[in-house]
Amino acid sequence: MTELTDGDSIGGFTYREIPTVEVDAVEARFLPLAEAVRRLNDAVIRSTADDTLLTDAVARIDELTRQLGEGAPPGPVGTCFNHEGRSWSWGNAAVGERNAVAPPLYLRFVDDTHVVGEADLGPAYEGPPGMVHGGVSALLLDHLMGVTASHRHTQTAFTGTLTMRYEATLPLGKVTLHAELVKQERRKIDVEATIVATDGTVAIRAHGVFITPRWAAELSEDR
Ligand SMILES: CC(C)(COP(=O)(O)OP(=O)(O)OC[C@H]1O[C@@H](n2cnc3c(N)ncnc32)[C@H](O)[C@@H]1OP(=O)(O)O)[C@@H](O)C(=O)NCCC(=O)NCCSC(=O)Cc1ccccc1
Repeated sequence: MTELTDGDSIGGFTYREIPTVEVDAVEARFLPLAEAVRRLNDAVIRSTADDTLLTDAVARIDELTRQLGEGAPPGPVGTCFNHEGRSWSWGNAAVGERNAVAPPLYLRFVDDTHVVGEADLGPAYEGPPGMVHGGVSALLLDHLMGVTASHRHTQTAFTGTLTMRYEATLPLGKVTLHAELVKQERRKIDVEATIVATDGTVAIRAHGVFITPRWAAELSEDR
């Protein structure tokens, strides 16, 4: 395998010579800010503030945004990984630790083929009144299933085909997701998943075919 140096890219994933302990420390510094922005978003949706407060809020938030953005490089932050196998994608739409728009989804590996997800979905994820937006459910499932297909991040797998069956509306609030890798044939990985409401109702069943791209398979053969 070719020796990697800081900044090298493999299929768009960037190798960084940063020890895990430092990555964890940076992440921990920004987590409270992302959580504060989530709370802010929730308040913006529900607020009954008057015009004076709204004008003041816009000015103060714009000023903070200017300060936080000072010196920040433009564009997406991508996915990075280090020599210890730690990877991080802080802007990821489904689980980016610094992305307040991402639903608060927490994943747990039950074993090599089974992953469970938990999320508490508030007003920012609403579709039909009081219910989770179908696209948000698809986002959560796609991510959980992708992680499941990736075998604890040991193989690269991209969504090829995703099929959703919405069997019941899903109330906002706590939801649980289950995903299981059910079949693997060469570069094709089949994953099945569900989203379950707090009362135990299975609201959505999904089937996904995840593919290890040719370039990624060729890279692992080289190792
Ligand atoms: C990678 C691939 C899907 C396939 O390319 P190649 O390597 O050139 O594949 P090749 O043509 O050599 O076929 C090999 C085998 O596969 C089969 N097959 C092929 N295509 C499909 C299909 N669509 N659906 C079903 N099957 C398909 C094909 O028939 C053949 O089967 P065979 O061996 O004859 O039985 C490529 O089209 C692509 O990059 N698409 C965009 C993917 C993308 O952006 N996804 C969203 C981002 S990921 C994300 O967000 C989630 C996530 C979160 C966390 C963690 C992980 C994931």
